[in-house]
Amino acid sequence: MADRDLADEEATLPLEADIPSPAEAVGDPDATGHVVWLRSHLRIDDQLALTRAVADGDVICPLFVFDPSFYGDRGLACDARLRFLHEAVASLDRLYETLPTETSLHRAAGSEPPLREAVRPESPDATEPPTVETLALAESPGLTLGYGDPVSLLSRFVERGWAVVTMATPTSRYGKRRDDRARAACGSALEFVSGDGLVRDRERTRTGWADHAQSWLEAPQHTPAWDALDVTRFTIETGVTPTAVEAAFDVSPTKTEVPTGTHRVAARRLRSFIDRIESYPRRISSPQDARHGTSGLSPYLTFGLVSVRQVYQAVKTHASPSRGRELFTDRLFWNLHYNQKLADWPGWTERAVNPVFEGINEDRHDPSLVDAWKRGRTGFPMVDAAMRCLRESGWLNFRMRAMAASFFAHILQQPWWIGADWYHRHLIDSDVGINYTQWQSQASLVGTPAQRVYNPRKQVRDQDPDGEWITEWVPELAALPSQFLDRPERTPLAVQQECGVHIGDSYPRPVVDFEARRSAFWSRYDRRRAAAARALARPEVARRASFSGGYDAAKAIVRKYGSDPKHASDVQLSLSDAIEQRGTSPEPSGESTTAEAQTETERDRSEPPTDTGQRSSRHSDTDSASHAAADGPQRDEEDERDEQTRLHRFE
Ligand SMILES: Cc1cc2nc3c(=O)[nH]c(=O)nc-3n(C[C@H](O)[C@H](O)[C@H](O)COP(=O)(O)OP(=O)(O)OC[C@H]3O[C@@H](n4cnc5c(N)ncnc54)[C@H](O)[C@@H]3O)c2cc1C
Repeated sequence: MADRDLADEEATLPLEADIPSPAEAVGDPDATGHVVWLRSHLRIDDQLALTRAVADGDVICPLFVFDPSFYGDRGLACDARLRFLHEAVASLDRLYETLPTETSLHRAAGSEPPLREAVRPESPDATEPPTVETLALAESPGLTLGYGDPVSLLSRFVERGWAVVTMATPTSRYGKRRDDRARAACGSALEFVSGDGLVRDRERTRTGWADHAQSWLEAPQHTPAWDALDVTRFTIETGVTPTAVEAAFDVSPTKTEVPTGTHRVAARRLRSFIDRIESYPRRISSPQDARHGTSGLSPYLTFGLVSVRQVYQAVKTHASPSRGRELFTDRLFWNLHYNQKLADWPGWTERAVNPVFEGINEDRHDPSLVDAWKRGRTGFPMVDAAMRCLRESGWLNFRMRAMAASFFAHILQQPWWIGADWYHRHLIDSDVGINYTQWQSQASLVGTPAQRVYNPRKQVRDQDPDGEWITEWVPELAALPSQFLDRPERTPLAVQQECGVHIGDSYPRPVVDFEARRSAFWSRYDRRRAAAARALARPEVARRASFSGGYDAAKAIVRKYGSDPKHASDVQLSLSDAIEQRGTSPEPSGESTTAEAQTETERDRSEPPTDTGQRSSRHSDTDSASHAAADGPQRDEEDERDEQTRLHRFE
């Protein structure tokens, strides 16, 4: 059937008339059938909903519904992410074709009883790079592709006698409302199964959580028993295709360097990363190195072309023990940890997790600052490169994501959710469970003892001293001698004249005074810190925060920081900040004077002065909280000198 023109299509497809009962589908009056409703987890192996459907029914119908709510002005995804999703759906459809079942059925919408067709044998090149156009569907379709309101469509299937099974995903906003509506509409015919390693079946999800996550990562994968069970796959050919959807919504990606959303590319990336995993710790921090130094698996994990567990087990099986392997598998663990937070509290996308910080910066909202940040025109080259890289390529390494988020919340002092939504729109890998929880954490909205304010000038010197990455994304600075890239506004006029880069003209001056803003942030934060710690004593707030150490971790913060503002304020300050803000040398007491903090401060002091002669400002350039508290989770977790490889229980 040709692509369906969806431009003016109000209807939800397939129509009720196109949906046979399971009995009709296979010509067996006793047949039971399951629709496998696919949202993320777009794979065949280690997919519990599919495994369950194969085990329980005589006939299964894997279904993906293109939901108009995610498109056009209503949607929150850039076209490149939509394209990635469409490629993934088409890839899954082709993958179904390779399954070793004896028969599958498909029928065109409106046609009479289903056609029985032989399924092709498993394709020998199933793991090779795609040679076909990535949105092309298999000749013998595997998925039923619907369009419209998924709840209406599922109800139609239920009315025709189908059960529906789907993998639970941590959701919020529209996704949560959709799932709630689906529950109400389908009742007991709809089952959400939890096959993603998260805990959902008890009140205190974090009790014994780390052990649970570890066991899940190491447990056998869910494998559909195609061979053992006599199950038939059924497909309705609706004429809905990714190409038709793209045409209807004018999906036309402009981003560059975006990975292709196919299972074969995911497998290739995983294999190639395993081969170079030993170099991973050295290649995480610099944005230039990270582009090819980290795994690049995040979009595949987000859409579930591969499961966290599949990646974990592949790495454990095929990579020799090394620090790289350890750091990497810890990050897979973090994926689960942050997603658990969203599963525990769907409000992460909309409200500050700690009520003490609710509404923070709303009164400071300045659209011109937001716009400068989004467009990469803040006058801070590392921030500008990050923001342009995000918009133009849809990916940033952890450090740049954290730095640009910190800059937005702490230095520009703009409402955090505007920045988080911007990331969500532009990241190809945007995972609601990670993005919004990380944003709140980076924006200091949780109330944990240690916080970090990144210094984008220091990041230039540490991560891109030659300006290779900055000038790739901010080409108007290419002619500027690299020693001025941390503070272009201090480039002597004669140098500007000579190199033809005119600060304030071809590149903006800083839109804010960094030091003044940072001090103002810490003062305000200090005033709220104890109250924020005390708020964590409230069970509902502790539950929302969802620390890996559970309620005990929240109580420990309250005990330590809830009643002594002076002590608390010491915690977030580095030595250099203390010197700068209080004009006095701090007493060597408490967490702020750990050996780590001293080492860092000395390291900073020993840096050579720049040609601009701004030696004194170096002292205040230390990333203030990177070494804040020995127990703080927000130490520089991406830094290779940091030995912390496990989640801290306060995180
Ligand atoms: C403000 C902010 C927003 C973020 N938003 C997202 C997001 O929407 N989606 C996303 O996948 N990651 C997000 N991250 C985490 C991290 O930056 C990315 O996972 C990583 O850069 C993806 O590249 P990779 O797959 O090559 O990473 P690798 O270093 O190869 O890591 C492998 C996988 O581990 C997980 N992981 C790595 N770091 C983290 C982390 N700090 N927290 C949780 N999981 C982690 C991811 O699933 C990642 O794909 C965010 C970080 C910050 C600071």
